[in-house]
Amino acid sequence: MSPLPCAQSGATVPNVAASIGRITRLDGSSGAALYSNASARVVESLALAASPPFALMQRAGLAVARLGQALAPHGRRAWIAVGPGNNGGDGLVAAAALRQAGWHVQITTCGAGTNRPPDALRAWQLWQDGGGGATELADVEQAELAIDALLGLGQHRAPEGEMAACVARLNDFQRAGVPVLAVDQPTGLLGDTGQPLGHSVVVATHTLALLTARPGLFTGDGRDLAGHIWLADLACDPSATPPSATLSSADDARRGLPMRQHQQHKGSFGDLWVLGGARGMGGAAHLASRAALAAGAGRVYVSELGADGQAPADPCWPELMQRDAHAWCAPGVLERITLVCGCGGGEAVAAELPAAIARAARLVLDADGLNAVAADPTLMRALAARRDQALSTVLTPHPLEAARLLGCSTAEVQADRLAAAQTLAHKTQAVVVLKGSGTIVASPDNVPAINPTGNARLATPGSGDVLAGWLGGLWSSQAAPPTASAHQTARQAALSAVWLHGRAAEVAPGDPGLPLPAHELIQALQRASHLTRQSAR
Ligand SMILES: NC(=O)C1=CN([C@@H]2O[C@H](COP(=O)(O)OP(=O)(O)OC[C@H]3O[C@@H](n4cnc5c(N)ncnc54)[C@H](OP(=O)(O)O)[C@@H]3O)[C@@H](O)[C@H]2O)[C@@H](O)CC1
Ligand SMILES: Nc1ncnc2c1ncn2[C@@H]1O[C@H](COP(=O)(O)OP(=O)(O)O)[C@@H](O)[C@H]1O
Ligand SMILES: [K+]
Repeated sequence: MSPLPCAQSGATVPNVAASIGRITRLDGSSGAALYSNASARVVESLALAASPPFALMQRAGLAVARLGQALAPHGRRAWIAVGPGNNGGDGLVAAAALRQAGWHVQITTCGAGTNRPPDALRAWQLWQDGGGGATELADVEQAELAIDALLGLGQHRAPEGEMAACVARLNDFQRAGVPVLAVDQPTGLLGDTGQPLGHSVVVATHTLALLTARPGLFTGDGRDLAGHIWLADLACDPSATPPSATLSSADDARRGLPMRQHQQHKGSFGDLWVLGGARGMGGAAHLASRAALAAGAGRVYVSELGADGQAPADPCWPELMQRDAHAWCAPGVLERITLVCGCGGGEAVAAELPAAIARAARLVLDADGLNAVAADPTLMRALAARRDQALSTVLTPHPLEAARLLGCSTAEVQADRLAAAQTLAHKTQAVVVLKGSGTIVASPDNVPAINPTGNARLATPGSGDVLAGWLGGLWSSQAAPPTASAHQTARQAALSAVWLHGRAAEVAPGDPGLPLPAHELIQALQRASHLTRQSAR
């Protein structure tokens, strides 16, 4: 592509960008490599060294302008908040390009003084050379597009003073329904963790990540603050630098969905046992076992800890088989089944855990099962030892359960979800599914994955039980792999289950503003699974 003229006078950005590269929406289907601030800096320095001077900033600014125009196709007025560093430089190049495209562009600068870095200074000079000036915040007019080019990779303290005032103005635009496009990342959001730096943080409707995307856009508060996330690769390939995390994809979901061959029978898909359902919490075991059957487990048995003797049959799901509370640990059973343990297990589950942990070939440990392990160092040691005995484990904690297992507070887990999940995976030698917005799937041998699907319709009782059961069902129906890859099969089932669980909430009928009742989630999971298989064709 030829370089765009950068201002009304006709001054042009030097001819350094043969192409601005690709802009893609990271919408949950495609997956992506994610880079922490530190590794993004490595990518940036390699890209800078391989590019002509100013080329990257030119591409970045043009990409911002291009996406901005697409977001406000009938717009003619833009306001850009420009910070002191290279993020501001990107905003200045975008400002120039929009002006050239016929837009009325106002910019407000803050924090610059005379110390702009060289590329940003060059962008500022080009903007000025084209007749551009700066507008005081009080004089900012209505606009159809607002751009946050205040801070990007270089932010390490919360915005204050005039910067905070610009953040507040951007958020006024957002509340008024104007698209707010954050350059690289929303100002005030920590890219590594998805946590706000302080009280002043941009709520963007769209974020255009540049060169690489940060994990914090997808987990914690990231999804609420970053809006729809796009990536401009600036015609660079970051793959020489190892990513810090990956974004899981529809392909990950499909890999965990086995095909059914004509000659297979129910015995081909493994037996699965759900152990949970203490008195008053039988529903959790029912939801998990229904989900396991729906996901494809061959035969599903349920032992309810709260049932005196044998649990009553599930009238809506007569396919499920009830067994008394100890049948699951009969000799030879645990060694071949997938055990989903803990859903509504209450305190009673603790007594069952030594056998479950010592012998279950495939163990999904959820809810009260996790709490019991957290309370007993002996169980914790036994859990961590499973891997050396070729027994595979998936843990599915929500943040409070993870905090108990790590011996810290929920706030500490949420402050760095990626780190918490990885620490727990190493401590337990298990695949860890740290639930919540941007669920993390961590394991000792792999770069952690962040799940991009799902929404707050899942914030309702029982949706975690459905996830545990569905995960177990997928895992059960996978053929037993050679020992060396057993752990990877567990991870694959976890990635797939988590992705589909989120997608189910997106495709389920009903009011998106209302919770999705957990029993309806099972049907939505089947639909999500079907759509995901179909989308590969
Ligand atoms: N180089 C290139 O060609 C390319 C660069 N790219 C772009 O560069 C961005 C990274 O640029 P950057 O390193 O300059 O960091 P950035 O976030 O703009 O600002 C740092 C400045 O802000 C200041 N500051 C920090 N916090 C503050 C606060 N709360 N309130 C006030 N000031 C605060 C801080 O000052 P300090 O605290 O250090 O004194 C420093 O002066 C990246 O995100 C991407 O957009 C890409 O397009 C690729 C091409
Ligand atoms: N706001 C949200 N966005 C995305 N997923 C969510 C959200 N809230 C909850 N979830 C998902 O819903 C499930 C809730 O699990 P959990 O807290 O264990 O519930 P329960 O124990 O009631 O079944 C998890 O998979 C979690 O990731
Ligand atoms: K920004």
